Amino acid sequence: MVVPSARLPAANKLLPCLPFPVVDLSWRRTRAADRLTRAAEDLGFFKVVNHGVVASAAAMATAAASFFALPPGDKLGAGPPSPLGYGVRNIGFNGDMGELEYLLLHSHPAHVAMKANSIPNLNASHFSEVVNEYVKQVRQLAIELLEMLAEGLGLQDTRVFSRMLEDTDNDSLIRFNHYPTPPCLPGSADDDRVGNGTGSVRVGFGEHSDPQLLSILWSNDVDGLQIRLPSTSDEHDVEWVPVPADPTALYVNIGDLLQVMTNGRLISVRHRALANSSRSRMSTVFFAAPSLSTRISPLYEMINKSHWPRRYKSFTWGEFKRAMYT
Ligand SMILES: O=C(O)CCC(=O)C(=O)O
Ligand SMILES: [Fe+2]
Repeated sequence: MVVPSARLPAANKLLPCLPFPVVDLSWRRTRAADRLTRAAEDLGFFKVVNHGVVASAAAMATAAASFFALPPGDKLGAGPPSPLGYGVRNIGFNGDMGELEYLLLHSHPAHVAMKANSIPNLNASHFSEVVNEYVKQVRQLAIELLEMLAEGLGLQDTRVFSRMLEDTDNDSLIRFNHYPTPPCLPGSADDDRVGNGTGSVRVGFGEHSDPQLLSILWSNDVDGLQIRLPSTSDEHDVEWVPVPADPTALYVNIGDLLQVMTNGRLISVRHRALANSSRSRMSTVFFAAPSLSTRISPLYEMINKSHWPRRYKSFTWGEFKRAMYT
């Protein structure tokens, strides 16, 4: 869900960088599963190191940069976003606008190839090859993380989340974001700024939570991502924490669907990205999602009549998506 950036209160507090929960995948499995589950419960967000996707992420980043470096007319070959495709400034839901351009693709290899072929002057076969390889590896990582979350939560069926991603009809997406430096994209508004006491910064991607199961984010070495601390529900007392960029790591957001399935135990973290005025930021997000017909409900084991009464109704992923886009 996106909150239009125009509505961002100017007085949001910006906290210094916190030591983020880091999960090292070379740790013993139970330790890693425990650490990431605690982080998902407390913050809905954690950093993953030693994830094994470094080379593939570097190749994907080069391919994404070559797409964004194309002349605007060529990039428009993949637009307008419907919501898939190439978009400029218009983020997609609620009329939210930001200082970014993006390419949002279904993660199925045939869709990636089809979109790549619609972009003039892109080396489409190379682009599809490296993006598809990255998606394959990051999807496998998402499966692993979903199983570790189920283990950390003590669920009996430890494949209850990951199975949804193994479904051949899974609706996972890959999104490439580019936040350029000024002069900004056509149509930039000067009032799209948030104060942090040190001057003004441009909103790249306004406050939102990701609606899927979980998201895995890679970025270049330019900061911009911020997460909102879950402790504050009062809109006047919102606390944002900047996330230092680290291209060797991956960042994981819990999404709305995992929050529902765990009956609110895992937090779908609200986050935003600011555009840096001196260097351009690039990020790539893999959104792990089930098939459109998958029914999402709080798991029986996550409901406890006296301590954790059921908080959510059930719905299909397709219904949730339709409600979001209309
Ligand atoms: O670029 C970023 O750091 C955030 C991107 C994001 O939140 C998204 O694409 O959903
Ligand atoms: Fe996001």
